[in-house]
Amino acid sequence: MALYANIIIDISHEKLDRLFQYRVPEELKPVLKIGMQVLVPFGSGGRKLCGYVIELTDQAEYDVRKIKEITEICKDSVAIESQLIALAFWMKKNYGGTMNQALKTVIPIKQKTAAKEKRILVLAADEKTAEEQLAEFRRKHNVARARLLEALIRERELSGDVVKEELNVGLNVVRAMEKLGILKIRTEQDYRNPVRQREREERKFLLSESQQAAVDAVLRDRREQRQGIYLLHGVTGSGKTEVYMELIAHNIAEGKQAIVLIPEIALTYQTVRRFYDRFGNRVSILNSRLSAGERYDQFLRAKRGEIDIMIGPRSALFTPFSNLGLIIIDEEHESSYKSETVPRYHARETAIERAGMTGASVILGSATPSIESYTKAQNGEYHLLEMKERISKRPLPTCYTVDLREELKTGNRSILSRKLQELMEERLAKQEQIMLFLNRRGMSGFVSCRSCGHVIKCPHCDVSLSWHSNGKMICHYCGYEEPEAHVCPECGSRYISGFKAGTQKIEMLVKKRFPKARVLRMDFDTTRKKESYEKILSAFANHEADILVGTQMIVKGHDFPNVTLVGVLAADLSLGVSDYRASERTFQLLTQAAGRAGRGDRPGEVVIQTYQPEHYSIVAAAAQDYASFYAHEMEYRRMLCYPPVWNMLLILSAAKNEELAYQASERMKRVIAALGYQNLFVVGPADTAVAKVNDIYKKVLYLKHADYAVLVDVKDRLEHFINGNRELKNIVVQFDFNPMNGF
Ligand SMILES: Nc1ncnc2c1ncn2[C@@H]1O[C@H](COP(=O)(O)OP(=O)(O)OP(=O)(O)O)[C@@H](O)[C@H]1O
Ligand SMILES: [Zn+2]
Ligand SMILES: [Zn+2]
Repeated sequence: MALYANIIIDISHEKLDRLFQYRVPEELKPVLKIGMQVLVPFGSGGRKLCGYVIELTDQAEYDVRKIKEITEICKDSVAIESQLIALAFWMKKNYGGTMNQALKTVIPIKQKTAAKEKRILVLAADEKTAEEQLAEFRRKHNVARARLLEALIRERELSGDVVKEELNVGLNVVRAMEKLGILKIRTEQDYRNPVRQREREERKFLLSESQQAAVDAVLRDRREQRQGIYLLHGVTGSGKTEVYMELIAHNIAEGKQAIVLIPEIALTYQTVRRFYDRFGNRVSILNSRLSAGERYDQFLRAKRGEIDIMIGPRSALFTPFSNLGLIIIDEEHESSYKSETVPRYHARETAIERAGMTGASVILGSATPSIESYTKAQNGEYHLLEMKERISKRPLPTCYTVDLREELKTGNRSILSRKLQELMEERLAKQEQIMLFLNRRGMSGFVSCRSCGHVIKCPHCDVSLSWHSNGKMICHYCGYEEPEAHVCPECGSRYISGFKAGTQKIEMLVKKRFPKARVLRMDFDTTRKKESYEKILSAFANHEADILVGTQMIVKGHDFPNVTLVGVLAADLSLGVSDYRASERTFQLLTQAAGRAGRGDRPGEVVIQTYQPEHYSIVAAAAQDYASFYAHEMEYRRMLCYPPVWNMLLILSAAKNEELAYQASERMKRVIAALGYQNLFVVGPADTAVAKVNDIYKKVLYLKHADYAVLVDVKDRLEHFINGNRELKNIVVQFDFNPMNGF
């Protein structure tokens, strides 16, 4: 049978869609693979160009007599692009979507914008002359010139941006001073290094015993050419970052590069600084605030070998390092490692795939590993490395659980329990700092009782029902619904509703209760402006405030040694969301929040306020006992066939017309049934959490099967079915394997 290769000649954003088809000659059939670089005839005139194989198919796209043949596989077919294209193909295969979507995710796409030219002003006069000039400018009231010269004397060099934006000095003034010979202008290609330049503070700790043991285990394997996958399970404050840095240093010594993934929210100045202090300018970062051009520049620097370490959120995984030796995923349990757009890849699985292509090691680090990863560590798929103690044998914090139902009974309706108020007062007197944490996730509209703590759940799925504004409570897993409750079905109380207090209200209440305390708030509202996130964190770190009130974003990996008290205001908030991972997330959040207390010389205390003090995720978090949480959670996953015991696939169909979306789901369901798989559970079509957005209706099918490969096959068949059915063209179909956030 004839085999054809679809080939891309130019990897740039606009041309990614332009594929050219060539015939694969007989002798290349057994060896040609996706991603390989090949030489092909192009145009008339006998010109030959290099291209990359994107797809292999037996379908000729046009007249077979006109299809030319691939000339040869390029000798040096190991270009980094080849590897990334192969990775894109793997992603398309495993997560669904088109090859084009996968390529756009993976390839550092060229943009038309060239690297910026940066103008740097350098002081050209000697100090004495400069001072005299300055005096003269002042005498003549040349304020702009004086301002510029004063800054130049102080800094010696100034970037054009600073002069324009911060000093507010125009180009004519700069030119005039250049003429006077006071300054020189130098231009540089600006690769827009996003790491703020500053003095390096070289710091290197003597590793603790358990840190050293973790490092040694990885290095031993590498010496024996075994590139493993490691789960570094280290309690909060055990010093995981130091382990990463030590491994990176060895990796660089071997001439290899490293990628460090960090959840965006934890990618702060503080974290970047620790890496910068150790590795200087060989580090770069990616974050969502960089423009497309700036991101491209960072990839270019990596490709040219100007840096050895890239730190960033999940997209940093595609940094085109040609000799990648190490991928680190910090806080590996974080849901932000799962992409929310097609292809809906998981950075952990994709990192392991990429590492496999180059023989790199993968380190997954967390104080609260995901149930998936811990299971793999138990099965021996990952090597488990444990650090059970904090640095310098500092104790883990002492946790108190407060039953909010009891507080209500004693007449305390405040959001602050008596225990928490008492401890806060004590800390304020001692000038130690406090963090108050409200674990509220997006739109979690679940319904619970304030008197007895009861949460209304789906009778079929054991996840909580979501409250919809149409007065119904709906299960997002199976579509079950019932009318909104007005009295608690457990105790008859009328205190049944969603939890309403937000961080702003809490800030107000805290200020009222502790009028002398300085309070900072960090949440979505206060961090919208660029840099405000950093500002709040550094103000708190400098003890410009006594209390920090905030959401999830205050708990992620921060290291504030003066914090000795953490209050979790309503632990149940993250428990009530309609998601089988709710307990896992709650345990992780509480453990991480508790882990912020007592990181310095003084021990910490934690108050967990809850309506469900007996819930296993809360009991285990209060005891900081991962093992018991894991055992309990796995029992639940096994019983209900949830991942990682089984695998799940969500299939979304979205359309402007509700009936169309529904019908598409129904048709897919019939196609799935016809495949005849045993023990494949299909539920739906059901509404998604927000069933209608911008007049687009969304329906979803929930599939469960023990074998991931079966679900991939279902996806393949459905993609084929959709491509062959014109009338489905107006429907958007998306796949989500083992969802983290759902649709
Ligand atoms: N070997 C060491 N000797 C002394 N101090 C250390 C050592 N290693 C790390 N530290 C310090 O201990 C503190 C905790 O380390 P780090 O932030 O890496 O912990 P972690 O394991 O990442 O914790 P978390 O999971 O809570 O973020 C930091 O202030 C760090 O500088
Ligand atoms: Zn009740
Ligand atoms: Zn249900």
